Amino acid sequence: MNREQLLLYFIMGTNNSAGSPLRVLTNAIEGGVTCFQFREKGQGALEGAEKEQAARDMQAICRKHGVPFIVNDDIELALELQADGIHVGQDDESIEAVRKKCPDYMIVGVSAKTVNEAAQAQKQGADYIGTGPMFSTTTKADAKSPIGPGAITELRENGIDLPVVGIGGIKKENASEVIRAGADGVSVISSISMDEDPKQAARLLKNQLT
Ligand SMILES: Cc1ncsc1CCOP(=O)(O)O
Ligand SMILES: C=C1C=NC(C(F)(F)F)=NC1=N
Ligand SMILES: [Mg+2]
Repeated sequence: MNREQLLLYFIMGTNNSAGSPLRVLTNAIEGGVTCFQFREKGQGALEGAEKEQAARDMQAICRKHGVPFIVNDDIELALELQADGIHVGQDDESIEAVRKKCPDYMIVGVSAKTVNEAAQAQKQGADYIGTGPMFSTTTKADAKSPIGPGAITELRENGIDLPVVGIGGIKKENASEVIRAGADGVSVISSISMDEDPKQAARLLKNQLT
């Protein structure tokens, strides 16, 4: 995983999009998304065969455009699809457990919000960490209160040099603040997935990042 791939990291599940998820993903990638995570979670999330099919359809779109396809939480699904990576939270399986189950080529991303969690992730060989919520969000039902971009600056000041993306409530008006704070990229769900023009939303966001 190189840092540039994390610049505009789009995350979506079938329940996060106003329109057709596949059309939203295609448009978002055409707008400049550099990495994608399939995160099928929360109210109305698909399960079983339907979830797997949705993941396969989105993986095909990512493959066609050369965008890494990461699966959230579901290691079995990531292995079944030979996804490019897996993203796990602090309360999911440990990085060691994930690494044991996954082929070496797979990207392993971890959610980490404190210096301690980030240092642990770094030591255990995570490829990147996601830190947030940066700003208030309604997309993740159990999101804790915002920690702000300053949390990323604190990680950098404490020797965390892993690739880091900020996540949570990020939109074109606040994205540059996250990069200035020391993030390698921003991770976004609703400001792209719920926009009536996901391609333009992605493009306008990306213009704020470089
Ligand atoms: C998955 C996740 N983790 C922390 S906040 C969040 C939700 C981000 O969604 P949005 O970009 O719509 O605020
Ligand atoms: C809860 C999450 C936190 N961060 C990330 C990412 F942006 F990929 F790092 N993904 C998640 N699902
Ligand atoms: Mg999780």
